Amino acid sequence: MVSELIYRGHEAQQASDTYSPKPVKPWSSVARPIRYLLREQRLLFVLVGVVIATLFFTVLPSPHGPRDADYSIPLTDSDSYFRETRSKVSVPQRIGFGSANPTGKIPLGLKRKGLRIVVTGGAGFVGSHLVDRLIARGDSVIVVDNFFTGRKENLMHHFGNPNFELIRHDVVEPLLLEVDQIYHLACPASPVHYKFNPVKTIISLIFPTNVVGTLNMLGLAKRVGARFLLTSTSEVYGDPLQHPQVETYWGNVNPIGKFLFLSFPFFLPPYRKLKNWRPSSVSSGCVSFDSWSWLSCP
Ligand SMILES: O=C(O)[C@H]1O[C@H](OP(=O)(O)OP(=O)(O)OC[C@H]2O[C@@H](n3ccc(=O)[nH]c3=O)[C@H](O)[C@@H]2O)[C@H](O)[C@@H](O)[C@@H]1O
Repeated sequence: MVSELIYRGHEAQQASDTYSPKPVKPWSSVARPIRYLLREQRLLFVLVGVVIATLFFTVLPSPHGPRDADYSIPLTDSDSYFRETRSKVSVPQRIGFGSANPTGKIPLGLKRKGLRIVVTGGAGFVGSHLVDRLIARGDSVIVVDNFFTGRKENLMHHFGNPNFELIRHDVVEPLLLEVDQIYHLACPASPVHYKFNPVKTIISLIFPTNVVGTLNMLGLAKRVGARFLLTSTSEVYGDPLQHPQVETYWGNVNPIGKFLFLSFPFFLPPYRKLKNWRPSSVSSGCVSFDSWSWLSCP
């Protein structure tokens, strides 16, 4: 009895050692999910779902609307003062995800992607209000300012905000930053400074900051493919006939007296190259243009 048991045990051992491949079931792994999908019109329901989702995300307008509509953020007291003052800043009309989203439409349910923006002269009067507005819109702002006339107090309420950075830097020196848009406002602008030393002011106004600084910022825009906004001064309107000035106000300018100012841009070699120059928005004495206009120059 014992020997028989031992023998049986050996027999079982031998049987398990022999390799027996599993029987192949052709197409069973593919056919089963397909059968599942076709049963009870499940495929039809999936397709209908895909169509509804596509319509939902493409046809319906975004609740944020086009990016231009972002400027409908409720105005604060300081903003309304900003509006009343002749603003040097014009807002580019087409701000999307660069050229990838020219219509500016954002699918419903998706949060608007914040832009990375440099504001030169952002510690000044106009610049600091612009920074407030951009931060409120959800963008990340880097202020570049040498504090020639600007004040840290204008920006202190943003300190500690992860979307805000402040760099003490003179735009006369080149700077490399990865950004989507550049608002160039850095300029010695105060009449107090003009009167202190008019000759030095005109020289410093035209050459280091306005020429070298602007060229540096244009170079940055070209390098990183950013859009560029160049600001001018409300002085181009001449002595005001009304205050505050509305957008339809055309100014009070003697073109002969302004010859130097108006002809100044044409003395700049890079500007002469801008044959395809297309102002995308001209408002309040400001001109903005797309960096691709610059890039498309021969
Ligand atoms: O023309 C106008 O309508 C406005 O001009 C100026 O406003 P703004 O252009 O903002 O002038 P600042 O407040 O002096 O701002 C210029 C900024 O550029 C900076 N800056 C200046 C020169 C420079 O080389 N680099 C540089 O970063 C200054 O530090 C300052 O923060 C006047 O201050 C406003 O009262 C006036 O309404």
